[in-house]
Amino acid sequence: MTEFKSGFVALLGRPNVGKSTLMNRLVGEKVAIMSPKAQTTRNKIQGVITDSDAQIVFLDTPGIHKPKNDLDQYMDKAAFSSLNEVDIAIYMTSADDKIGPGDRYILNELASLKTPLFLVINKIDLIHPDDLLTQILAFKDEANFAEVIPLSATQGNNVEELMTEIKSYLPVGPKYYPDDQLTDHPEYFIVGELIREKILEFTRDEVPHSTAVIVEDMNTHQQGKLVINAVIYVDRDSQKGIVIGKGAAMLKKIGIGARREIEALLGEKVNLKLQVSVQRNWRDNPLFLARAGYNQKDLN
Ligand SMILES: Nc1nc2c(ncn2[C@@H]2O[C@H](COP(=O)(O)OP(=O)(O)OP(=O)(O)O)[C@@H](O)[C@H]2O)c(=O)[nH]1
Repeated sequence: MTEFKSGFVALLGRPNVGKSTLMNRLVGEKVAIMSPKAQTTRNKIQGVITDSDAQIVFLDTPGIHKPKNDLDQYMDKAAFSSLNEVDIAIYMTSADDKIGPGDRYILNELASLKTPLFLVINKIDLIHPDDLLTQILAFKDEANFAEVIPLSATQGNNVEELMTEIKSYLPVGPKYYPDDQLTDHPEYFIVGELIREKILEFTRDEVPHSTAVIVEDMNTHQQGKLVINAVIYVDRDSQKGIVIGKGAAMLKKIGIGARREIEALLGEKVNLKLQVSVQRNWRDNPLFLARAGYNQKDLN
C-alpha cells in the first residue's frame, strides 16, 4: 500500500490570475465554507483537498506583493519567510499577461527559498498554443522552477496534472484535517485554525506546524458572551513554555489576537479560554486522535 501523503501548499500570484477559480475547481464547495469567513487572517487556508492517498492544504499568502512603503516591506518579509514552512510554493500567472516588474520582484525574492517552486500558467484557453512556449521562456529564467504547468482553471485542462505533480512532491504525513470536520463543524474548525494561526504568527519558527488546537465547546453564553474553551496541544515542554510565555504574556497575546478575529467571524462577543497541554507524539496516540476527531486508519 502506498503511504498517505500530506502537506501545505502556498498559492501566490498577482490579483486576477485565477487563484480563486483554481481553488474552486479543486476543492469545490468547501472553499465556499472556508474563504469568506477566514478572510481576515493573514495566511488563510484557501482550501483542503482530501482524497484516498493525500491531503493538500492550500494557503493564501496575501502579504506578497511589490512593496510601496516600509510597512509593506515588513509584511513582505514575514510573508516570504512563511514560505519556508510550506512544502510547495506555486506561483501563478495568466497566459494572456506579459511578465512584468511585479512578477520579477516576487520571483527574485523567491529565489532564496528552499521550498520547491512551481510555475502555473493559467488561462491557456485564451492564447494560441504556439504562444505558450514564449510565455514559458519569459518566466523560465526568472526563477528555478521545479515544475512548469500550463492549465485552464475555468476549462479544467491539465488541472489533474497539477494535482499529480503536487502529490509527487508531498512528504508522507498524516491527515491533518478530517474531512467531516470541514463540512459538519466548519465553525469549530475555523475557530481552531484562527487560534493556531495566531500561535504560528506570534511564535514564528519556534513552534512547528504540528501544533493541534481542539475547540472543546462553544455552546454556552455567560454575561452576553459566547464562551469558547480550546486546548492548544504541543508535543514538548519547551514548546509549552514558548506558547505560554513569561508571566503568560504570550498566551494572552495569542488569546486577544484570536478572540478579535473570532468575534469578527461569528459577529458576537466572545470569552475565549485557552489551555496549553503537552501531548507527546500526539499523532501516534490513538486516544488523542479519537478525541481530536481523527481516525487512526486515516493516518496509515
Ligand atoms: N478564460 C479564463 N478565465 C479565467 C481562468 N481562470 C480564471 N479566469 C477568470 O479570471 C478572473 C479572475 O479570477 P479569480 O479566480 O478571481 O482571480 P484571483 O487570482 O483569485 O484574483 P484575486 O482574488 O484578486 O487575487 C475571473 O473573471 C475568472 O473567471 C481561465 O482558466 N480561463
